[in-house]
Amino acid sequence: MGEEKENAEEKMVEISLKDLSRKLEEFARARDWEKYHSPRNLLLAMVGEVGELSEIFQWRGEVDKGLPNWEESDKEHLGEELSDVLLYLIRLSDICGIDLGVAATKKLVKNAIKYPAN
Ligand SMILES: Nc1ccn([C@H]2C[C@H](O)[C@@H](COP(=O)(O)OP(=O)(O)OP(=O)(O)O)O2)c(=O)n1
Repeated sequence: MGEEKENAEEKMVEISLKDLSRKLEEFARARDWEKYHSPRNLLLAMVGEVGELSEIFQWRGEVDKGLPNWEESDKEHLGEELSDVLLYLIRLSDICGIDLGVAATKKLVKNAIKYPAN
């Protein structure tokens, strides 16, 4: 029973790049913000968010995997900034007519050929 609940919760947070892309499109349309979502504007917005993401790590020195000594509020902030970068990246790809899921999958194949495991 406990395991079933855990699986259900995992399913709830499973969301595809396409789902996110659709949600971003709706978000922009509902606010009449499509006119602002040009490739260049989205790229600059994404780079700005990468800057905000970097600020979280700035001056902390090396950070252990899993961020064991971080405050929950800092982890939450990190999740938000990672999300902003991801959301702008997805929106940028969509506006450029690139299917990011397909492109990234193809790139993984290319990487594996370029860097064989043995
Ligand atoms: N024209 C816009 C403005 C915002 N967003 C969405 C995408 C990002 O996920 C988020 C960015 O919002 P903010 O510009 O308010 O940035 P922050 O959330 O980082 O706020 P702050 O810069 O105050 O920390 O909102 C968007 O799609 N299109």
